[in-house]
Amino acid sequence: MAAQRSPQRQRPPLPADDWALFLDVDGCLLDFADTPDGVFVPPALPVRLDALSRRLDGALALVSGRTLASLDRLFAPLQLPAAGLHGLERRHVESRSGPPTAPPALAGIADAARQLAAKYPGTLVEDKRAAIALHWRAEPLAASDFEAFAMAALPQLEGYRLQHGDHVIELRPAQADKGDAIAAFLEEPPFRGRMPVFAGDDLTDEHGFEVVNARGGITVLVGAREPSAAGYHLDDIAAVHAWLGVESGAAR
Ligand SMILES: O=P(O)(O)OC[C@H]1O[C@H](O[C@H]2O[C@H](CO)[C@@H](O)[C@H](O)[C@H]2O)[C@H](O)[C@@H](O)[C@@H]1O
Repeated sequence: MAAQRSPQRQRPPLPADDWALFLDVDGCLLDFADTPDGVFVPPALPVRLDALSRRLDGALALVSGRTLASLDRLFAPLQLPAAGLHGLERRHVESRSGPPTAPPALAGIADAARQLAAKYPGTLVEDKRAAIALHWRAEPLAASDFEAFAMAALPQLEGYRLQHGDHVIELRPAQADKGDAIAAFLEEPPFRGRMPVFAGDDLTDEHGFEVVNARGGITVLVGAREPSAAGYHLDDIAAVHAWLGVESGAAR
């Protein structure tokens, strides 16, 4: 069933040449699947992102909770500027930063999480090196146990925080978020001086919305999650693709 559109938010304007465009991935560009590797990338999507990036003189970046390596596998051979791990690692046009090293305690916590996940067929622990994500999309009954596990583990990981998401809870370093990554991109060419625009669906995207709103940019909530700081709204991923012109795959 299509998500309800908020009466307060309009559809965003169509992409313009002076935009610095930041796009979330899961739940925004890609439909959810039961596992992180199970997602389908429509062939027209990377083609269109590449064309849009050229139109924006390279000012298009993916901003995701996934690792950069995971993004590169999904969108190969396209490699856009990108922020991974909710802003902890970043690849700019010419340079790369992060991610932080995992603390020794994380390996044992990941093992214990996998043992817990084994009790719930279909669930899994995603190892993102500096972060782990406990996924329960295929078995929602695991949610409370996974959340309790993550909360109990958190004090063992200095400088870490919980990241709640869509059928997932993550243990990740607290030192950066998507807003920090977008702010850093906006300090550098080709993003600097352009109108910032960010589209995303999940709680982690709210950090990006705040930074873009503070700079007078355009923020787009995908789906029906509330509350949100986003100023515009698109119902679902199909609407995102139509907004970006993915359907035809043609460059404008
Ligand atoms: O910031 P995003 O690009 O939206 O990444 C957020 C998380 O996305 C992935 O998990 C989500 O998508 C999976 C595949 O559809 C789905 O199985 C899971 O339930 C979702 O939470 C990714 O696996 C995480 O590492 C990202 O943090």
